Amino acid sequence: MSTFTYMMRLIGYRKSWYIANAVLWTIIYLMPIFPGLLTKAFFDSLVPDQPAEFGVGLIVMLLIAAALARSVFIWFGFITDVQFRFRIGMLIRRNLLEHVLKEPGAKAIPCSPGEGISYFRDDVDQTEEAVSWSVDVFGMTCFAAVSCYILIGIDAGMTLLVFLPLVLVVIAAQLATARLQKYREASREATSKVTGAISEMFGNVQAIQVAGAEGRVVDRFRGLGENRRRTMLKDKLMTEMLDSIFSNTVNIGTGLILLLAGQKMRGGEFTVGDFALFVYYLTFVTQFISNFGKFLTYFKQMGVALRRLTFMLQGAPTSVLTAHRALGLERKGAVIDHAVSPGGESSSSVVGSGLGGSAGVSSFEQLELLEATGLTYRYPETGRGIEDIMLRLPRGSFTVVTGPIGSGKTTLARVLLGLLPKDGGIVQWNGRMVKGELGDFFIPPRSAYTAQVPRLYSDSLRENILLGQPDDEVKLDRALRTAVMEDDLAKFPDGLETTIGPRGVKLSGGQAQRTAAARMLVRESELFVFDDLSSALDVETEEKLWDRLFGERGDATCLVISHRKAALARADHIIVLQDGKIEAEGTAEALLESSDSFRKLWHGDLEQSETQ
Ligand SMILES: Nc1ncnc2c1ncn2[C@@H]1O[C@H](COP(=O)(O)OP(=O)(O)OP(=O)(O)O)[C@@H](O)[C@H]1O
Repeated sequence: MSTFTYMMRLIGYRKSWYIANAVLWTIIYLMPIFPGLLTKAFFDSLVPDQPAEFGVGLIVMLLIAAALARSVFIWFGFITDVQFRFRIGMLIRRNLLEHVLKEPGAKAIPCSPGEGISYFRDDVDQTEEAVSWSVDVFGMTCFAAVSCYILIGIDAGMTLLVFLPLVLVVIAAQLATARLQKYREASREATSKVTGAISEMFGNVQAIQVAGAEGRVVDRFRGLGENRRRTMLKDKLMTEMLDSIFSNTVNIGTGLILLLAGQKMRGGEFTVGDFALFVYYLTFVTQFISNFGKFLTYFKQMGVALRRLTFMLQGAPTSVLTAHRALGLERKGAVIDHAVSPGGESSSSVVGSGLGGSAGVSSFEQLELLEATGLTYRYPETGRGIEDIMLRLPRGSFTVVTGPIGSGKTTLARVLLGLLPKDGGIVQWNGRMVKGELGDFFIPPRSAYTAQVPRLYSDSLRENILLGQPDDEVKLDRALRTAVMEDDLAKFPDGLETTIGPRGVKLSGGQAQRTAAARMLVRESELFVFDDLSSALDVETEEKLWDRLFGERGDATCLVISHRKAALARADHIIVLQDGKIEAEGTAEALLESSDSFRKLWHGDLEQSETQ
């Protein structure tokens, strides 16, 4: 999509607001024509021997009325501008967010969260700015046309002589903005590096101290600071220089008019009023030229923003960004678009799943058998992943996926649950293929997942576990007990209401993992997927957790990634992965007989747990 089409599609989203905005701002920009003519009339009336056309009092009153009228129009103009800008900005953010939420969870954005925020904030702002400025450019062009028509009527030669050099000066200055852009980008880049380094330093104080790397870190920071100083200096210098050119252009123009008009005035061909009118319009025309240049810059930046936002779409068509969708700003009767809710319980994903359910999760089918065939995924960056994986999880079974570090265990869980987009393979729920996005299908109450690294929020423990789920004390108590959290809760000052810090830093590794497990268990799903839950638990706590899970939810189907004996010993079926492929599978006894890798994992773990 070209930048122009992008702009037109956004304008088309709220055409009436745009037209209202354009009409108002065109009137606002045209309004100075009138005080200009009044000023001319006033000065012309000062000439002796000539009867005054209007009294001074009347002219002053008309000037005040014109200023007041313009203020009122500007007030309305800002309302239409904000309303329009807000709507197009929100449309892009809404569409982008919807897209991000629909993407497989582990690949939702192709960049770091910090960069993601900058796409949502800065690139959308850039787009808003350019579309909004198109209105100003139109209004200013109208003013320039009308004023030039009037001035040419007074003295065509002088109009040309005064404005042509000005146009050239401003165009030259505008061309220099390309360089300014370069400096601006460099200074932004340098600033974000400094900010990134500060946040890294704060996040890794302990690691830096332990490694005795304070000196090196400070040196690196000093280097980044120095680079920022240099780039900022260039940026500032260039900005100030251009600003001074623009602001002094009016003075240069006035000087030119004085030089040229003096002669003509002596001859009587040019009146004081004409002179006043030239000087009056000069400010606005110069403003128009520099603002036109500004608009061109914004338009270019909008093109860059479009490219960056398209990158966020990860291959989806650009039209996704401008799809005309409701923003739901109405206070009453706002419609909730269920398609937006990616993992919400009211999501209508069954419809798209091909399972034939009519709507809603209430019509979901209890799991009898989950099968995956030929499941394949390769990370584009490393070419590693999983290949041709077969899985069979009957109701109530406990399947453990094990294997050495980097063998593809987490990848397998994520591809199965649709958190990564599979390259190949099919998944069947009760013998029928799951169509559409696996990520839309594998949500509570079908499945729940505890990731290897628990993500906790700066909120109460209760909110961290419920995460939007309706507060049900019985379910919550059961989940907390199954996740073996009773001793921890007794130690927390405010029990479930205890606020846990950003990313759960006030919790120990084991507590954070058990909180994540409670979050999963409170969702009472058919299938539970645990990714290396036991890595931060001691053997006794892990034993308790599995015992309780079996006691509470014997019918639940579990897929557990682990290399710990506590899990392996309970498994009905074990899958051993090696380099992304299934190397062996069976029961623990059978694998102890047949698989070297499994024996190593089993004994390695045994040695570890015996030393604990
Ligand atoms: N985001 C990623 N981008 C590129 N390659 C990745 C990514 N994540 C994992 N890999 C690679 O894919 C392979 C499988 O990784 P995966 O995390 O699934 O292994 P794992 O068996 O779960 O390891 P661990 O036991 O350490 O959790 C590894 O070789 C890893 O380097």
